[in-house]
Amino acid sequence: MREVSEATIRRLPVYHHYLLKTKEMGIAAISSTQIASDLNLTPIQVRKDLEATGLKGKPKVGYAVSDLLGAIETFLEWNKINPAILIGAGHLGYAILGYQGFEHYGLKIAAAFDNDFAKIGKLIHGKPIYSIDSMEKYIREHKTEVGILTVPASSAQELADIMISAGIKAIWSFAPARITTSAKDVIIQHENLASSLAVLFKNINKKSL
Ligand SMILES: NC(=O)c1ccc[n+]([C@@H]2O[C@H](COP(=O)([O-])OP(=O)(O)OC[C@H]3O[C@@H](n4cnc5c(N)ncnc54)[C@H](O)[C@@H]3O)[C@@H](O)[C@H]2O)c1
Repeated sequence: MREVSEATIRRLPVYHHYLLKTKEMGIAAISSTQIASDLNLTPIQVRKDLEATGLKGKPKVGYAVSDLLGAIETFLEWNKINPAILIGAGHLGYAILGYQGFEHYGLKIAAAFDNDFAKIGKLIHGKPIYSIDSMEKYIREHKTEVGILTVPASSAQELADIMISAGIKAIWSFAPARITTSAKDVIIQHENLASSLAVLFKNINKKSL
């Protein structure tokens, strides 16, 4: 299978969202030209991106919308649920725990961990909050491979090290700290709303020039 670029992977959920709306409108087939026009992309880009899913459009017909939705879901492995834990049940953690939509994208948060005694033992959006001291044991026992970090930057690396040593293979970190690891089989994805905001403001400024 050919290597699929990160840019393509990032666009696939956008196509998926667009195709769901298309399906809701009762449209059964759609061309790459139409998709490109609606999403402000080029038809070549759309065809190349969608090829990653293994599905090819038919000349004059385009893509069957339902097939394309299924192909994107399979490619992104959204039909496989990855159990995850969240560390840091604060403002951001609370919001993430409450978002049901992640389950459509293959992520199911089973539990959260915190060091604040006022939160430990409580449920947030139905998810149990356990003591951070029990995190390592939990990861080993449940063979959890995905962890979401929503703690202050100062604790992020230390907690990531514990998570990785217990068996976590993928960390989705929101802490503004560069987490590193020497473990070759571990993926760390940093998320930063400030970066997106910086791009947004730069673009606003460009437009107003
Ligand atoms: N990536 C982004 O775009 C983005 C956006 C908002 C916030 N953040 C970052 O997300 C993190 C959380 O932000 P917030 O506003 O929810 O903060 P918060 O203070 O409300 O929540 C942090 C939580 O982590 C817990 N915690 C702190 N140290 C811990 C430790 N050692 N072990 C276990 N739990 C611990 C706290 O008790 C608290 O519940 C911060 O690092 C913040 O900078 C990132």
